[in-house]
Amino acid sequence: MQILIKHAKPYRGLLIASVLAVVVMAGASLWQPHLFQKMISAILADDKSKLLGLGIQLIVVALLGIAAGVLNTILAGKVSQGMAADIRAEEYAKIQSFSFGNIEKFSAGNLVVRMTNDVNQVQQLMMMLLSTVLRIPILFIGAIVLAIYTIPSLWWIIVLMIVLIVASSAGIFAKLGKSFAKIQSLIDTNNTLAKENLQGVRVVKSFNQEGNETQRFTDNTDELIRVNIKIGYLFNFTFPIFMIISNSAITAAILLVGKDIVKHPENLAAISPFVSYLTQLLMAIMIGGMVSTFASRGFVSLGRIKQVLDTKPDVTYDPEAPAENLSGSVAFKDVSFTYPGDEKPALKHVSFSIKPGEMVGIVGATGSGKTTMAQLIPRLYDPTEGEVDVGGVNLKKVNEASLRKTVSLVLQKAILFSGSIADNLRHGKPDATPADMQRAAEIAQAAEFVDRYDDGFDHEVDERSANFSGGQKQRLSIARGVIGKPKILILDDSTSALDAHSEKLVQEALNQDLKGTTTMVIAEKISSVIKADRILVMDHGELVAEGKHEELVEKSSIYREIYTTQKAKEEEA
Ligand SMILES: Nc1ncnc2c1ncn2[C@@H]1O[C@H](COP(=O)(O)OP(=O)(O)OP(=O)(O)O)[C@@H](O)[C@H]1O
Repeated sequence: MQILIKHAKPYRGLLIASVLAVVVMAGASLWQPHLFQKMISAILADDKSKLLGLGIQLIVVALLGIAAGVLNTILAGKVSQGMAADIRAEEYAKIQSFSFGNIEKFSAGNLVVRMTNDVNQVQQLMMMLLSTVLRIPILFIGAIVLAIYTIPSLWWIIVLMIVLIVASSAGIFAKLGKSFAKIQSLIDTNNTLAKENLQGVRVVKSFNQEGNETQRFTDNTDELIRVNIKIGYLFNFTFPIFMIISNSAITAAILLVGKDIVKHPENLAAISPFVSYLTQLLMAIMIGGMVSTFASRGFVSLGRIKQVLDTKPDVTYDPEAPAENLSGSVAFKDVSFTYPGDEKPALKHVSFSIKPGEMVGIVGATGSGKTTMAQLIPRLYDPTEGEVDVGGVNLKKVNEASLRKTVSLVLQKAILFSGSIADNLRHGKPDATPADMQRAAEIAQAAEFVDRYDDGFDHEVDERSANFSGGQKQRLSIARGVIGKPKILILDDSTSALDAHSEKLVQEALNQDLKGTTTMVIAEKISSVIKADRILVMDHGELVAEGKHEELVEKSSIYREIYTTQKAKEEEA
């Protein structure tokens, strides 16, 4: 609710106008039967002079009600859409401040649902609240008061009708609420299944899993249909029950008025408005029940949005930290790291230091902690224990912009964004010139295929960069990594999709063009880092050895084992 109140503030004027329109609308619908009663009395009294005035009043009140209804719809639409856009923007900004750890905890897909589907639900909730919430109590209380005022002796019929309707509907609406919650979760599952399947379409097709995937989707959809049908049944029960109760009340009222009409002739004009108030009362209860079931969906979504907005980013920067020209040194001081939610540490008491301009290789078995180590340098995560320094500054005290300018991490999985190649390269240097792009593409061995496009760097990257091969994507992401001339360049197995010749060319170009740059190369193959100034050997999260290749072959059994196994495999091939 706090979220709604906070985001409603900028729309205070529209909101008040919308609520006033609802009051006018409800007032008009309650006033019309009363005027109608007066008209019938005038007809019975043959008072033509009054009749015309009352007729005009009735038309004016009816038109006023319609105009207020239209105005309310327009204003409620404006307010709810504006608020939804603001909430979505706040959520988006919040997610931008999240660390890797924060995003992984929610999962990227789940965050997308919270920004789209959940915000839409909140928009519908606001629309509903603005158009009905005040209307229901006004209609409910107004109809009771006016019905009793119209024929006081029949007060008990009104009370009995309310008790019967509320008693019979409470159970049904509770069941409807549960079914709506189920529908929401089934729709979420459907979205997830469709997303996973389409994103992994190559895997699905290559493993011939279309049948299984379709079955999983169909099972979920069947359940969705079953719950929807159940909702339909519940509604089918609800309306006849309500109609039986209200029609019985109306019939009883007419019979009782008819019986006493000689004693109370004034009730002849009153019976029609009385019936009209009973109908309005029934409508108020029905709409109230519906709104409360639909609103519960909106409130669940609101809760999910609140979870995102209330999440504290794991990694925050001190806005007061001064911008500085950091050098290319890196130091790990007794660093341990455990992923959020994991029990086993991925890094254990790792210490080393790298001088500016050094070329360092990092090797180790899969899962030994190489990528984790690399991710701590651009501060994608903070260490659980110990300290990471870049350019001699503890990352917990570093200026964010200075760190971004200094460190560039090229990930194992090359990710490009839709847009042009140039747009992608500008992520590495916003003011990159065509000459910068050409230079970076040459280092990354991407120039050879970019030059072949008629539109060169303006060539479009399709969604999920489907129009590029794995190797081309890797080359472009290396180009993006080097274009800003970072002081520290980390290549996390970033040449795995390149053939040996291209990999060698990239390395040579890096050595030549980025001489002063500290380069950390994480590699599966020792051959990729054999010439490094130093190689760090990781094993089960620990740094078990460091030195030049020849030294390590001598002194590290783990390194020797990896090296001899890889060499034997290469010779076999
Ligand atoms: N996001 C994550 N959440 C939880 N655990 C993770 C996450 N990423 C990695 N791990 C775990 O941390 C450990 C180290 O993983 P890491 O990716 O750093 O290894 P690696 O040496 O880079 O492996 P590879 O050579 O296969 O890329 C592994 O046990 C892995 O399961």
